[in-house]
This record gives sequence, C-alpha cells and structure tokens, in this order.
Amino acid sequence: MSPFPASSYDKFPTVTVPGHHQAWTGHAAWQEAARADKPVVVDTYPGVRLDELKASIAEALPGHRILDVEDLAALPIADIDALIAANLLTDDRVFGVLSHHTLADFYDAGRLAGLATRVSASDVPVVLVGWGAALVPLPERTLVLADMARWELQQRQRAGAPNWRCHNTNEDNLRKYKRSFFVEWRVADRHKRQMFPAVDYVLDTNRSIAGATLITGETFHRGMAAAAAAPFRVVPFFDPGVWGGQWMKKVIGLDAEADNYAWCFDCVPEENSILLDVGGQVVELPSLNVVFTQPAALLGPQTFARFGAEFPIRFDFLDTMGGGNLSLQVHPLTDYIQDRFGMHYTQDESYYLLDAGPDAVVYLGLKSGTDPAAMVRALKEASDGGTHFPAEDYVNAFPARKHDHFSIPAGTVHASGANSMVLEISATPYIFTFKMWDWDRVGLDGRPRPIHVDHASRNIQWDRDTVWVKEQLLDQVEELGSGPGWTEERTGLHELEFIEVRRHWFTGTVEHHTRGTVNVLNLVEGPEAVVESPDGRFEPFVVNYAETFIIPAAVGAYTIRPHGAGTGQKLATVKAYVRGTETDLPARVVGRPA
Ligand SMILES: O=P(O)(O)OC[C@H]1O[C@@H](O)[C@@H](O)[C@@H](O)[C@@H]1O
Repeated sequence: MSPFPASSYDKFPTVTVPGHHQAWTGHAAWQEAARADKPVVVDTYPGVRLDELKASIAEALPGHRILDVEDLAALPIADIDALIAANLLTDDRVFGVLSHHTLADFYDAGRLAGLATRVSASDVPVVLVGWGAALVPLPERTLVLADMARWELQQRQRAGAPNWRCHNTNEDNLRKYKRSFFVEWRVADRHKRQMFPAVDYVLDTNRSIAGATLITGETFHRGMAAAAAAPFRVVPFFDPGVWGGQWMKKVIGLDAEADNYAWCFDCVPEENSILLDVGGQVVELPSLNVVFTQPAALLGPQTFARFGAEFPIRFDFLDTMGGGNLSLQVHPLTDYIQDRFGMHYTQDESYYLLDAGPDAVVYLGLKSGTDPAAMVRALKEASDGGTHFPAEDYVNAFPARKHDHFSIPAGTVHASGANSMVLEISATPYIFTFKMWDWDRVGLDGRPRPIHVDHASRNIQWDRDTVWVKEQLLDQVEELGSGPGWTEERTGLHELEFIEVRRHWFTGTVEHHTRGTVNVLNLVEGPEAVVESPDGRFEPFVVNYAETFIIPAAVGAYTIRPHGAGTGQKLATVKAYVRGTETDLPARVVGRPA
C-alpha cells in the first residue's frame, strides 16, 4: 500500500452568486418576508422543525396570526397511511415502490379553501406555515420556501425525528428512510418544482431555525444559474459503516476519534447540498435544486431528454482500508427495478481503486461451474440458520491495485474487499443493494443487516463466471490518444452500462469539451490541478486530490493542468459522462442559455 497521500480536500466548497445580493438572518429574515402587505406563506420541506419555526416567526412578527396549515387542513395520518400503503407494501425494511402522489392528495381541499377565506377575513396579517402551505388558494401572497437537504433530514431521523406527521420517533431508521425515499421526498420534490418559478424567498433551514438565512427568489435563481454555468462541487458527507476504514480520515482530514468512515457521498446531487456564497454569507440548499431549475444547462439537452430532471451519474467513496468486506451483493436488472420498485433505471456500478492494500481484492462474478441451486441453498441456509456461507467457493476474488477500474453491470455478484479505497463511478440509484451474505456480522445497530436472497437470486446473471468476468470486466483499459504532456484512455464502463469513463494522465494542459453533456470528474492522482476556461467564461477552478467536481454541459470547452503543489508532477483525472449524449452541434442549436 502506498503511504496515505495528504490532500487539501475542501469539505465546504462554495458557489459564489455573482452581483450584489443580500441575505437576512433571525428576526430580520421574517421582517423582510413580511415587508409587502400580503399574507406570508412559508412552505416547508417535510422535516423542517415546524414548532421552532412558528415560535421564531411569532417572536419576530408579534402582530401576525400564524396558522399551521398541516394541523388545519392535512388529512388524518391514518388516511394518508391508507393512501400510500401500496408504496410501502410488505414487511421489508428497505424496499418500497416509488410514489406518484401529489401533495394535494394528502390534504382536504375544502379545508384549504376555508383557510383562504379565513385569511382574507382576518383583521390582522397572517402567516401560513407547513408543508403544503402554498396549496392554500390565495389571490396574492409572499411565498417563502423553507428548504432542507436530504442528508440533513437523515441525520435528524437518526437522532429521533419522526416522518412527516408520524409518531415513529423510535422506529427503525431503515423504515423511516424507506417512507421518506419512496414517498415523502418524491411528493416534496414534485411540489417544490411547481413552486420554484413563483418563490419570493428561499430559507435555508439546514442548521437551525434561529439562524436560518433568507435570500430572495431572484438571488436563489441567480445562484442556481451560476452553478450551472461553471465547474462546481457539492458538499460531501461522510458516514460510518460496519466495514468502514481509516483512509479518508487521514487523507481528507476527518475526525480522528471516529471509529471509521465507510462512505463519502461527494456527487449524489439527490442527497447532497450546495453552498451559495451570498455577499459573504453562506447559504446551504439541496443540490437537487440545481438539477430542477437548470436541467438543460446542467445536464445538456440529450442527457435531459433521456433522464428528465435527474442527475444520472453518482461518484462516492467506499473506504475499507483497515476495515472489512462490503456485503456480498447484487443489484437489480433494469427490468426488475422498474417492475418491482418503479425506478426508471438501475444501479449499474463500477469500482475505481484510488488506493489498495497488498491483500486487496474485488469479489466479482461467479466461479465457473457454479451450480445456481446449490449457491442459493447455501445462501438461504446461511441467512436462515446462521451457518457460514463459503463465499470463496462460489465467487471470484481478483487482486485489486491502485488505478484498477472494475465494471459491475447490474446482475453481477460483487463486493469490494477489505483494504481498498474505492471511488465508485456509478448510475445514481444507490439503495437497491440486494445483500446475500454479510460475513457473519451485525450492523452498527447490533442487528443483522437486511438480507435479500430471494430478490438476489432473481437477478444474478449466472453466466457471468470466471471466464466472462476476465474477458469482459477486467483490464479493459484502452489508450485512445495522446499529445504533448497527456494521454487519454477509456477505462470503462462495460457496454451494458450507460456511463463512459475516460482517464487522462498529464503533466501539461489537457483540452476537454463537454460536447453538450454533463461531465463528472475526480482528480485521482496528484495533489492539485486547475480547471480553466480558454475564453475566460468562468474563473479558474482549483481542484485537490480526490475531489469530485461537476462540469455543467453549458460550459463547453475547458482545460485542466497541474497547478500549485501539482506543478511538475504527473497527474490523472477520470471523467464520466452519459454515452451517446455528446453532440457537436453549435451550442446555440442545442439550447445552451446565452
Ligand atoms: O451492503 P453494504 O456492505 O453496506 O455495501 C453497500 C455499498 O455497496 C456498493 O457496491 C455500492 O452498491 C454502494 O452504493 C453501496 O452503498
């Protein structure tokens, strides 16, 4: 294993909103929102602490009447439970079916209309609050979106927060997450997207209600447009796990006292946040807002046409250095994930090794000659009866070295072994892991982690054996071109997957072009590089070792060269994009904003 490289990895990247913009905090925020002589409507993302919010508004605006729209007009939770029962189905702790409800389904339309009448008849100014406050049919209003990133919501759930209007403080976190993932967040994002064109203000409630910062809708939209016009990074988050390791602590500079860190999600815009610098004040918002408000500029017309307002590429880290094996697992085929869970596309993956111990292996594909029935029987016995599953008898273990790239098309049995530092370059879905064997251990909560042998056995592609994996998935690197001070290679992914990955090794300047589609990169070798615009369209953007960064489709031409501590060294980036979405049409023809 190479000594852990030190990195200046930036854990709090920000996007500067150009121009002069104001932000308000505390009482000043509510006074600003109430400035116009109109009812104030504060629509909250589910999970925002409503009691604190109401108390804080009451303190700042003592002359106002505050009406909680949820208490006054939402359906009883038992009725909502009945409506969404089909989405949460079964006893399964993890998997449900994606909801296609709208927030209006969870409300009594008559009561919403009654609230509107009450507001117009009120002799004092009114503030409406709650998830769905914007559904009250008012002729005029000041609309505030109180927003929050999913990652913060998960932390709150782990600390005891219930689901929306539920009394499930002590429920298993996986079940809380399931209700959020399959229902609440789908409905909330659908509702939020409708509000974006009309928002007067956006409130960042990620930290505290008392310290919540307010910006205008115009500042918000400028910030989103700024993100989609230049290279940017989302805010990474780090999570411990049963197999977690020690590498990220040292390289990224995380809490040395923590037991381990397993995951770093540093490009999962669905869950991450983005930091906007608004005149020196930092505002945190879900990075998904960039995807929703700027889909064509960010994704490019062809990726948007194919996926909708959805960021299809996921980069994350899996650190098992000094830790354990991931569960032995398989991901669903597209046909299965659509049929069973209502997802549009599946969890195709790949592991790029940022670093590897001398004993590191990737478990990948079945041993040639494996008898499917015998393997499924052994897995079932192990999960039912607590017997040992001899994984090595059934599954290949290939040595893994730094800079190896393993493709893992859905349906292929796999796991990263201990003592590996993986950069996952995968399709965005991330919870559809069918664990088959968890190496005789329990999860961090002391309970066995959920095992899904039945789902797994319906998805394993039994012909992906030793021979197939060696031919199709190992050592696929192909040199594509070179120039002064650089070479370009294709490292993956397998032809069954939709992501193309190019690696550049360079000592000089490499010319890149988005060709009308979003690029996601990581500096996988060398301490520091700079991304520049040949025609000065964006400020030089410095990236450090192991940082993932997004180049929006609208950027067009950009260059990357060694910089600062990286000057004079041989560096490498990996770059991912959706195959077949590049276009050589001029930008104006493909709809790039002016
Ligand atoms: O099931 P465990 O062991 O936690 O591993 C789960 C991890 O596996 C990897 O292959 C990927 O699918 C990750 O997205 C996932 O988080």
